[in-house]
Amino acid sequence: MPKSPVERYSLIELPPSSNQNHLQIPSKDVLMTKHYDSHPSERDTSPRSRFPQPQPGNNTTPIKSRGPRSIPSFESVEVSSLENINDLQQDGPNSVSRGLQTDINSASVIDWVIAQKSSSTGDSAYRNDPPEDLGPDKDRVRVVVRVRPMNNRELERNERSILHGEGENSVTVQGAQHNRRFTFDTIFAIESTQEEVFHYSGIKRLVDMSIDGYIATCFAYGQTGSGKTHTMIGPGGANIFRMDENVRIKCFGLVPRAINYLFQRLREKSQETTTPYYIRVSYCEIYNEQIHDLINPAHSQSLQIRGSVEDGFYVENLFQTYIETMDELLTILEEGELNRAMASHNLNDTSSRSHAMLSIQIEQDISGEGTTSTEQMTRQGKLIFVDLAGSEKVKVSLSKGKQLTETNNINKSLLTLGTCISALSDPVKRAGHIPYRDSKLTRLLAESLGGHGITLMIACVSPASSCENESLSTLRYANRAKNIENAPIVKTDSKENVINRLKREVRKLKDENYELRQKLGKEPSILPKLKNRNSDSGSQTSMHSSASSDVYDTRQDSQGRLSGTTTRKIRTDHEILTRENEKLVRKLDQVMREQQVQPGSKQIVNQDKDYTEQDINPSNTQRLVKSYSESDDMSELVRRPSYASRYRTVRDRYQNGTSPQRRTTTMPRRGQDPTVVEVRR
Ligand SMILES: Nc1ncnc2c1ncn2[C@@H]1O[C@H](COP(=O)(O)OP(=O)(O)OP(=O)(O)O)[C@@H](O)[C@H]1O
Repeated sequence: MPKSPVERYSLIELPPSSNQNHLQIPSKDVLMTKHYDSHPSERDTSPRSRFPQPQPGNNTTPIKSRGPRSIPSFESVEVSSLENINDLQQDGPNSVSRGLQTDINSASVIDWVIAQKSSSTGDSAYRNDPPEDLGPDKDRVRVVVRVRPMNNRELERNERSILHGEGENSVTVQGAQHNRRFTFDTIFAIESTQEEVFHYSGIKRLVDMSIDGYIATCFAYGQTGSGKTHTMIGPGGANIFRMDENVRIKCFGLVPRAINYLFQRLREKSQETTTPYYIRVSYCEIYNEQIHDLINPAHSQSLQIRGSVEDGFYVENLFQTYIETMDELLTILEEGELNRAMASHNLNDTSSRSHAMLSIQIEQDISGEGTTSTEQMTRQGKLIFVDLAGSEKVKVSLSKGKQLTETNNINKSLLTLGTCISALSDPVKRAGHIPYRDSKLTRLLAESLGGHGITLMIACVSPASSCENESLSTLRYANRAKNIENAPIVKTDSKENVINRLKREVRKLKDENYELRQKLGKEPSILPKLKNRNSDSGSQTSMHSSASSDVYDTRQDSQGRLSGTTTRKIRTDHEILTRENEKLVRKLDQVMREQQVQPGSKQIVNQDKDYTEQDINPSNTQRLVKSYSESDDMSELVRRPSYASRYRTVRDRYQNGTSPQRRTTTMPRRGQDPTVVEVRR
């Protein structure tokens, strides 16, 4: 019996909340978030431990924390302006202002019941339960809201908080111009910790369903500086990966926590089944309406979106790699975050200027498992995380020049997203044309928003009075998204199709490898032996497809089943080739830079050691992972040489802030090999 790859995953166990009191709070310069650093929310991690404090003379409470769950009552809804009336007309049947009768059918009440049930078992409130009000084949977009604490600028201006919470599902905007109440699946108040957001947002259900073959999407939406990246990745985005281990565990956002949970679940599942799971990852960003690969930024040209009946919209030629360990995935996340276009402006020192999309595909061959059909199938669940760029008012952010172009593109694509959400949430318009094609973002989110996936939206808002209009607008968007219904289906494909597709990809990779090697003056390569990997036997394959016949054994057994070894072998070849090609592209990029440098003006320093066949030999990684899990030391993340350790080396050299890579202005990193540092003489 072949070994399942998931048995080799090395997991970082997040310690239980009771053990976290000793964790250190990061120092100011580490965190890059000035007054947030010692926020009590990051010290107290016990979920549902605090209660909203009643305010004298006010029937609502300022947004502070998650209290015990209660059925929301809506008697106190105020409609004080024409604006509110417009909102009522726009927001669809689940608008809170339509009253308890419609809302009692919504998932917020169901969630309360689930929470009560699960609190006795200590389980997460939203683990696997589908929204009961929609029937087994429907799923509503789940919407949670996170309110960030006031930032330094807002505090210095003595701004007041205009967001007030009531129970755990309602939030009221009490601003100078608006008085409006909303209800959502969950509201995370300013003191909510990263851990609470992970446990109560519903992300675990998405992870579980993606393992079961559904397409699950989690996206963060909100004004610039409202806390999207903080919530999704952690404080400072990529910086979280450079923090002390204890800080990391404490401050990691939803994505790394979900990745940890995914691997925990896969490990559990691998005890129940002998059929291995395969994990395939891609990471891209949409920057100025152009798609760029975040794992492989050396491929600097914009990628194209294509559409197919089978796959819907997809990014053509996007780098996809099979991974085996959680660390590999975290490393890809870190590298991708480092490669994202960032800028500093009036509203956020570390503003993301692009929409980033991390896609984790979970494949499993399911033939024989409960199927009567002799056709062999592969289940292809997907977990997608989208950190959207923030909407921004130019007169407040003071963006100019290049940043202004970025802002316009961001606002335009978010407007299209809003139009699609509006149309999808309206039962009449939904049947008509949905303008997905109007932006790249909506094309890529089409399946998640109006298709067969399940979706979680995290709306991030600032409580400050200066953000009244933006916060209200975000809450309106979120309120509409709540009404979108999807019809989730498990995504499967015949094993034969999957094999054929993989074979095509491997052939392309071999051609690419052949060309790259030729350009670098290297001999055509052969694939390293595949021992100790997913394959039982080794293979020696010429890299150039035209020079090789089909080496994969597609013979079938007496029942017409394809050999499991074949699919493992193709996937392994795919993984090895993608890694080698990535190295070669970087190498080629470096050589071309060296050729362009004028003597005497600059010197190229290569931080990366030269590529060797050993680097891609999977047994090396295997050794590292093994020693890591044996030592049981959570402080040392295992890093593949091709990924983030190189960035760390470069960045550590410039701790004094003189790094030419410092992000003080817009600095898209694509096309620039971050391992190559320019040193002026
Ligand atoms: N809940 C929170 N608790 C503490 N600090 C927070 C919280 N949310 C956001 N912050 C801090 O606020 C600042 C801005 O947050 P972040 O960069 O995540 O915003 P954003 O919505 O991603 O902005 P942009 O759209 O411009 O990229 C960061 O320094 C971040 O650490």
